[in-house]
Amino acid sequence: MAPNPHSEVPLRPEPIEAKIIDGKKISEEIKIELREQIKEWMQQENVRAPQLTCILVGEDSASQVYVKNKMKAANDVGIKSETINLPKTISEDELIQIIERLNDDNSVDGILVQLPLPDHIDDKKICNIVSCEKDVDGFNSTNLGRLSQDLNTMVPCTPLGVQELLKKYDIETFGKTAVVVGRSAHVGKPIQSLLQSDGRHEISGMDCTTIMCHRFTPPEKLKKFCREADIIIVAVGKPNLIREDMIKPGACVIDVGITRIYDEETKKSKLVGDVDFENVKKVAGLITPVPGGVGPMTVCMLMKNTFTAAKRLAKLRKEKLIK
Ligand SMILES: Nc1nc(=O)c2c([nH]1)NC[C@@H]1CN(c3ccc(C(=O)N[C@@H](CCC(=O)O)C(=O)O)cc3)C=[N+]21
Repeated sequence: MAPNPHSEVPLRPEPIEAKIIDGKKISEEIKIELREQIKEWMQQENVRAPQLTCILVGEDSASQVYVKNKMKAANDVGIKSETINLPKTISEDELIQIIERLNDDNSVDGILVQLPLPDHIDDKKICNIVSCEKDVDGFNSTNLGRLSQDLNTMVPCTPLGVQELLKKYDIETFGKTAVVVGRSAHVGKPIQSLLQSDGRHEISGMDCTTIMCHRFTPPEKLKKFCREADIIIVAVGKPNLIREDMIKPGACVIDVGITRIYDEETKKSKLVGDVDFENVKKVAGLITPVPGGVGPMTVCMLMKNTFTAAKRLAKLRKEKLIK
């Protein structure tokens, strides 16, 4: 009897689902490595633990949670940390004086001013008061400018976390097309700089071709660009902005968005990203969840930057280049 030509055909095509990028797990692994490296460095160099100081202005509840998470992560890896809580009525000048004192304080290695700041304070000005060496956020104009020139610098934590995830999951970037949605100074722009960085320069090059989209990119253009992307990075803060019909099959989708919404089903608030996760994961090759994707990496890269700052400052002190 002739073989049934259809016998090999499954009733339904095999469902293909994206691999989930586990930022939580990767960040835990990196923190364990960091803890060992910090311990070893302290013994070898006979120096004190790295010290991170966070400045929190006002009582925004989300900011309080973020700062608390940072303190906890610091404790996990053996970094000493403290938070300076300031009233939201503090003047810009007073805040500047506090930062200048921390710049001169040789028991402090990293300074982080939690954003957003109250409206009467100019956050760009404040970020530029933090000395380049202690700028563990990488938000000061010199550090951001150096990044845009592919020079060695303190890279902002979220972009660094995204880069680390791409590396850990062996995602090829050389010559690939990457679309960044969102052009913020602290996330979108530095992520684009990293993606298009030249491997022949000082920092580790990713050598992507990049396309930057933002609020004035017409929706049909956004869809067209996204459909061409091997890597899509979204950092906007608009739930469900990126849908399955915008994805090239097999693409890598990195969701940096965080929005707190009320969930009708559970009657609780929950965090969502900018990507329609349930549907996009049916088309994408890899995808980050929210929570548990980029967020934990941001915190973990802050620890890495603080350790980097501490090592550099200790070296300068040893060579008596600074007090
Ligand atoms: N000077 C400054 N530096 C920052 O790096 C900075 C800032 N200001 N202002 C606010 C944003 C936001 N940000 C996040 C950090 C961790 C998570 C994070 O851990 N997210 C968890 C969930 C946390 C939760 O449950 O709320 C996750 O995605 O799994 C998210 C967001 C840092 N920021």
